[in-house]
Amino acid sequence: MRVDIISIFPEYFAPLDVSLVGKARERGILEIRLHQLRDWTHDVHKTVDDTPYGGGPGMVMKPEIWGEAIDAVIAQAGPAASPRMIVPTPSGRPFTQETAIEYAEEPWLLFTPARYEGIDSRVAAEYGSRLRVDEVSVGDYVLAGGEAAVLVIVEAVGRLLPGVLGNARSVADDSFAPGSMANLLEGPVYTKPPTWRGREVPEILLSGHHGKIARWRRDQALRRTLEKRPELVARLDPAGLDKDDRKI
Ligand SMILES: Nc1cc(-c2ccc3ccn(Cc4ccc(CN5CCCC5)cc4)c3c2)n[nH]1
Repeated sequence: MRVDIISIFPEYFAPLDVSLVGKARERGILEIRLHQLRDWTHDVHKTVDDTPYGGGPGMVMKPEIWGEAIDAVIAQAGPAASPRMIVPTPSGRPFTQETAIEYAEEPWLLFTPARYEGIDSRVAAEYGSRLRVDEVSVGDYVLAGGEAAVLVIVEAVGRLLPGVLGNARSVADDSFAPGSMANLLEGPVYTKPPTWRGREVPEILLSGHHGKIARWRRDQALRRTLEKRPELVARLDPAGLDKDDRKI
């Protein structure tokens, strides 16, 4: 997978050299190219923003600069003819595990994280006629810019790419993964020592009885989901809950 990121803060993406995503890049599973948006400005001050038409607080990012930057990146087309363009914004479609799974199938993603109050809306319109353009939100809160959202999306997508997670870890067991764990939060996890500060590990987990352990984990996940995200329980498929446990 090829990922291009255009930003006025390319240094924001140093964390993508680390850990999981960093290793995937070293192994050629993921190729990330960073671009400094100001490289496409033409004035001495490298201006990328201007006052909003119609008034209002803050500044808006100019369409011309973004247009030249995006055109330049798209022109570097490799095996994939054109990228899927992802625009982080508070007013976007919610980014979920389902979105991450969808993006993990794409050969080429182009991220356009903005700053200020966002990008002139004509940019998404201009490219929406040529590319798949997704405006996505990573949560119902307002960040100062799109860079942190891109870090979140690249990590959520990168870990799904074949070969990135060790075989020991299946993404099928993730919270929100399709199938019987869909819409369930993770249950509690434990490791050695068996007693820590007088606290024991639940006996069932030491029993070696895999059927009972799976049932216990499902019950714990249900309990936690009811407690923390009751609205998700409404979406559960009761049949799915028994899929890998025997019938009740
Ligand atoms: N999930 C999520 C994503 C973001 C996000 C993503 C990109 C940018 C670029 C700039 N900002 C700051 C920012 C501040 C205020 C407004 C709201 N204004 C009201 C009137 C015009 C706009 C919008 C945007 C971002 C925020 N935040 N949260």
